[in-house]
Amino acid sequence: MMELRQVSGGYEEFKVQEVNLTLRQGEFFALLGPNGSGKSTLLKLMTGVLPPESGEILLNGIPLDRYGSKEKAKLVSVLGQEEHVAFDFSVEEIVALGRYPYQRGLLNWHSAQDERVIREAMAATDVERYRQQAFRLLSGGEKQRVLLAKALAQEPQLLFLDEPTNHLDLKHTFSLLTLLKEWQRTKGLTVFAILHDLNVAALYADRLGLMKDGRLQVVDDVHVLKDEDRIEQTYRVQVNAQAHPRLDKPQFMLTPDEEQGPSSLSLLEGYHLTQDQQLLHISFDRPLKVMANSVWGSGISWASHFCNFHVPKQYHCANPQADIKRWLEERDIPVQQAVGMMTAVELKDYALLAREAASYQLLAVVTAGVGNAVDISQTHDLNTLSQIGTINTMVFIDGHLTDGAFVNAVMTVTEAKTKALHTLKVKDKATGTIATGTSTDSIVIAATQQGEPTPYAGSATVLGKALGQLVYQATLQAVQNYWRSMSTTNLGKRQDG
Ligand SMILES: Nc1ncnc2c1ncn2[C@@H]1O[C@H](COP(=O)(O)OP(=O)(O)OP(=O)(O)O)[C@@H](O)[C@H]1O
Repeated sequence: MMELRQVSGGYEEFKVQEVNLTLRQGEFFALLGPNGSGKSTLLKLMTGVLPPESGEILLNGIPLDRYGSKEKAKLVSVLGQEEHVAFDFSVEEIVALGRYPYQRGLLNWHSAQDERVIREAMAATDVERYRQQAFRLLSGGEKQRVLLAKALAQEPQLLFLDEPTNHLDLKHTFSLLTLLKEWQRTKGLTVFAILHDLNVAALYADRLGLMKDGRLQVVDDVHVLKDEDRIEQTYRVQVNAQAHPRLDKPQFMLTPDEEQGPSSLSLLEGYHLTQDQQLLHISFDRPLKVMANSVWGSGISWASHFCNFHVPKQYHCANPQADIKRWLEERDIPVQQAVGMMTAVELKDYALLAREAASYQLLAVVTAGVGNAVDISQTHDLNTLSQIGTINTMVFIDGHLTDGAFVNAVMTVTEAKTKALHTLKVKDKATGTIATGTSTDSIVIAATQQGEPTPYAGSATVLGKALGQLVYQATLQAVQNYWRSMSTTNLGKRQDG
């Protein structure tokens, strides 16, 4: 489509240097880079606004400077950063200007084809309702969409955009980029866009280039953005590249300098615990980072309220999330800062153990009912496993865990729980073998994220060892408390739920 060979050029004080780039037919190419790195200068060279001082630019194999302006405008259109409209044109008149390469003679006459394309461009950019209005009276975002309509009315093969989402709100940013993707797919449009938002670039571009100090540094697919060091070197800010929850695209988190982490918290002095018949509630004055498979707040989040709700054994789990949300609201616990679990175990039977190891403070809170104990290695009829009789384990760690360390902590806690069931010879009623857990166990790992990051929480580490021993002891105690309760209330024998 377009090829740049060793292209240099620009202004006396600033030049883009030795750029080599081949734009592929039908791709969405994003050009990124810090302010003043030369992105707009490169775009001006590519659109013929600035002549290159050396090197060559080919459009469909022909040097760019051999095209007449109308021929070039049938192939290429540009949506610039600032477009000044000198006359008091209506929106429709502005969009109609996009048809000028197709007009013959001096008369400003539109064919039926022109009219159709103008209407289509206005509809696609959602500006039809302003068609009679004066362009100058529109808002910045509305003007941007009208100018895009004008650029699309040119029916280009290649569309250049300089920060096209600048004035746009979230909805119109999304619809502009979706529209470009659609035209890319349905009309084979090639898009070259200067973008500032790395997240937008990662979501919409097929390939991207990073500009720095007048040089095009990297041309690669969007996964190059996962290279945090490169982004940091280019922009001189610290970034955190995270995986998009549904797409294989990186997304970026920034940490403001003055917010280098949550305020300090002494874990063992900083928690509050209340317990009544319905709720075991552990809260902190500030949030902890959490990995959990709880009913409410599952996944990775931050929370300062950790709630274990009692439900009857026959609890009908039609919509447990809605139930927990309601219970949290009834108790004025902020739902967006809460993690919520359920258990049929009496909450007074919880076990709480604390421990310090090296620089870590640890707290484990466990409730354990083993009526539904299951040996995971055996075959079961899944329908018989859905009762609430569960081991809920919450651990709180005064440490800074990487995501990998959170996964490691889940392993450690699970191994410790399983070992406790082994020690107590808790059996799977269906198979008679030693149980490895219950059918609906929940786990919450919460960390203060204070101090240096630790990448591991397995048994080869001080943290992992301490965590394992603590959860082992707490699980033993919780199961024993549960058994004691069961036998004193005469509700069942040792192995009943
Ligand atoms: N018309 C001009 N005459 C002289 N120098 C210019 C001109 N336009 C831009 N420059 C200079 O060229 C350098 C690169 O500018 P350019 O606009 O290409 O950067 P950019 O990467 O697009 O920046 P931004 O992200 O801020 O839009 C800057 O130092 C700028 O001052």
